[in-house]
Amino acid sequence: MLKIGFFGAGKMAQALAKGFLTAGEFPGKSLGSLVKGENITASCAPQDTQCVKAFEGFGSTVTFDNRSVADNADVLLLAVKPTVVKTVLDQIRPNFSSSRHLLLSVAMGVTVNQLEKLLPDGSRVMRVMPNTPALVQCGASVYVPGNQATDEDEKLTAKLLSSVGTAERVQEYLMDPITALSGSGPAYVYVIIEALADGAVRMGMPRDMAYRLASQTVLGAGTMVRDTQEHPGKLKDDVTSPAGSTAAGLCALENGGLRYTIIDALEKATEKCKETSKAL
Ligand SMILES: NC(=O)C1=CN([C@@H]2O[C@H](COP(=O)(O)OP(=O)(O)OC[C@H]3O[C@@H](n4cnc5c(N)ncnc54)[C@H](OP(=O)(O)O)[C@@H]3O)[C@@H](O)[C@H]2O)C=CC1
Ligand SMILES: O=C(O)[C@@H]1CCC=N1
Repeated sequence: MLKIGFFGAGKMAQALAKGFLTAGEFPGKSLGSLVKGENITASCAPQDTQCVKAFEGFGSTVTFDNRSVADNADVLLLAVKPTVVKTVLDQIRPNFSSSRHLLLSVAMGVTVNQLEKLLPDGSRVMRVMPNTPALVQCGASVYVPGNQATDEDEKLTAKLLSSVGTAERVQEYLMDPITALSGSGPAYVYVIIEALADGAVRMGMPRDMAYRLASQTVLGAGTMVRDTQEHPGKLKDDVTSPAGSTAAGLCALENGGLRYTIIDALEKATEKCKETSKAL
């Protein structure tokens, strides 16, 4: 049985913890009895009642002391904001054991070298970029093994992340654009879903139907790209009948600069990751 500790009990920590705990309900995702709520310890500020309630709801222990998270767990998930990483690692450094602990950091922009420098020599770390759909086993995660991480560490990381979606090992130079694409991407897609629904409501559709159809359409289109392996342009052409409604809609999207806007969003988000790394 794995003992998992979360430093930070916010949105990403909750998505991963709940995803691990419910993985068994999804075909092919089960971690067996590897992760149980009572074997998770999470830290956050005492006044953060939403985070406390969420982890207590999993049957987990919530503490306001990061050192006790380290003492109670073998796999440590660093899920605080990048600016808080140094504070947390300075606190737990005396309690960190390179033989016992594996640290998985999900912090945006914090590099493997930066993590390793803040921990004792020989520490085993993985830099991970997950996303919040891990909550419903539809996450897209990547990881970069640290210099001391073993094959066993990589297997365990891949197993945990695969239980909540896809997981692939990547080279670290890709981490910033990955953060901009799959880390932040759910937010962009939620805005698109909201806008699709707003448009349909404007045309007279009830709001609940609009969200139902918009979300299923995004899910369907994503599944088509993933499962048919067709070029998205070909799939777009298949929807676009001559002189039809889709062509009229696409013309309005191009006029509004949708492609440029999305490309620019990826550039801005990537730059923010790079700035964050430099500032640490
Ligand atoms: N949200 C997302 O979709 C993704 C986030 N990430 C990464 O995950 C990390 C967390 O982001 P997110 O979950 O969105 O942020 P949240 O603000 O939701 O969570 C941060 C958590 O850290 C806690 N915290 C703050 N200071 C400390 C401390 N000194 N010791 C222990 N816990 C502390 C906060 O508690 P309190 O609120 O009480 O201050 C809060 O529970 C970031 O580094 C981000 O880059 C990565 C991929 C996707
Ligand atoms: O917004 C952020 O900084 C984090 C990283 C990726 C998603 N959320």
